[in-house]
Amino acid sequence: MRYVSTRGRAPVLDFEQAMMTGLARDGGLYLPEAIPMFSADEIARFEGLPYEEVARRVVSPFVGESFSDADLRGAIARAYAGFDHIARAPLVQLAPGHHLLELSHGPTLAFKDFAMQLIGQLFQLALARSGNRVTILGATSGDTGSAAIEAFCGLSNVDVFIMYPHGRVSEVQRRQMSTPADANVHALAVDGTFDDCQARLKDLFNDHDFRDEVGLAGVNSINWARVLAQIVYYFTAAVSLGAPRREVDFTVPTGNFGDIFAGSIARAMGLPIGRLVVATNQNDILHRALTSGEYRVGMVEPSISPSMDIQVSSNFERALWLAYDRDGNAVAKLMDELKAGGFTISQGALQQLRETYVTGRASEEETTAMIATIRDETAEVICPHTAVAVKVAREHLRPGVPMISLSTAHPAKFPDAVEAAVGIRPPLPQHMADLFQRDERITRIANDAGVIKSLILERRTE
Ligand SMILES: Cc1ncc(COP(=O)(O)O)c(C=O)c1O
Ligand SMILES: N[C@@H](CCOP(=O)(O)O)C(=O)O
Repeated sequence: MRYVSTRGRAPVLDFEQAMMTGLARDGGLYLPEAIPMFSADEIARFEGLPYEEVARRVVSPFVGESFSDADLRGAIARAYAGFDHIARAPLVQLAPGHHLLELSHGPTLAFKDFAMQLIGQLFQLALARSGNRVTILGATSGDTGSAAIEAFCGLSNVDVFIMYPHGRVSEVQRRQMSTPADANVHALAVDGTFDDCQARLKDLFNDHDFRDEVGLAGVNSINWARVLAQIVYYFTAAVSLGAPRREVDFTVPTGNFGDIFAGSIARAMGLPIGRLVVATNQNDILHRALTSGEYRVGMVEPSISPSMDIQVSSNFERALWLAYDRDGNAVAKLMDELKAGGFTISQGALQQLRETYVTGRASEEETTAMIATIRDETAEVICPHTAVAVKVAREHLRPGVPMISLSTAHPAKFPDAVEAAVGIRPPLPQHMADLFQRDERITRIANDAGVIKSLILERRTE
């Protein structure tokens, strides 16, 4: 399998190279040159299989020759062994025809663990083969960072630097990043927003001398392997509700567009997904862009679903590449215009995007109200990101077509928002019960690529 950049000017790579490279050298994002397809019979045979086996079947065609089948099986088995639910991604019924896909059974209680645990294993295999060491740089609005630290802490050939927006993640998220004692992990509180953190990350990847000097690697959904691992649960969920014999719809709480983009790839692979609903919080640039055709960046407004407080949605670039018929020059031009504040999506591309995605938004009040409604109706306590999805999903239910809303995090990660809605603070699971007693280690840092670069050079292991 060959991987090409959305901007068309970077080397074509195989899976392992694309995974270890992260951001393409032309500033674009890697995507497979062709999307492998499953027949309806092949998808039907997923029914009843363990999550790990579905993962192997879905991931294998994208991996090609990069890892042997035995290595891939082993990596997948180790990745999901620590999840606290045998189904890994269980479905819970909210109402007739509406289901929650629980993605918070991994070690850091958010959907990021599905991909991060697997790429942690694949990185270790690749680094053991090459003898290289890498410097992982991540940008997080809260969940990617903790998942990355969990997956890579303590490894002798990896240094991990995670940038998060100072004061804009929940206390649980911050403590998950700041309390691991391992010397190879560094939590950096940046004076800025998540968009600033992601922009600095891209600045440093685009500094090729620095990138090569420190062996920079990325674990955000910039990295195709992240998106790939997230495709799997669309298959397991849809099949357990009757696919491929029947269509299913999904609603995905969306910020950086990685998770919903994984859903679009599952559909391109042959999974009969009817609607893919993009659900945004008050930072609704994606909802506005797909409604009006104008992608215009505004101020990030802090919300009670902080992991989705994003205006520059990185993976939208991948969706644009597909919608512009894989025209790297057109995408590069749009990304240049984005630096000046935004761009207009062509009519043809907009039509294509609207054939793939529908959208909706939830205000702060609607999100809080939905946490309370679901508690009243079902006794389930959901996190605010999940509430955004459920609110928007309820506006898109179709008779006879199951709707699956992605439940992307455990409510205990956002106790203030949950308490404001339903008057209880969900307890942390046992393995994190003493999180608030652990010592924190945080470096406050300016929103400045030069300053961040100097810190990495100073702290990384030679
Ligand atoms: C809990 C939670 N829900 C939803 C999202 C949005 O996912 P994506 O950025 O892939 O759109 C995030 C952040 O990625 C998140 O942490
Ligand atoms: N919501 C994310 C933002 C980064 O997204 P990613 O999927 O590109 O890693 C977070 O929690 O950090």
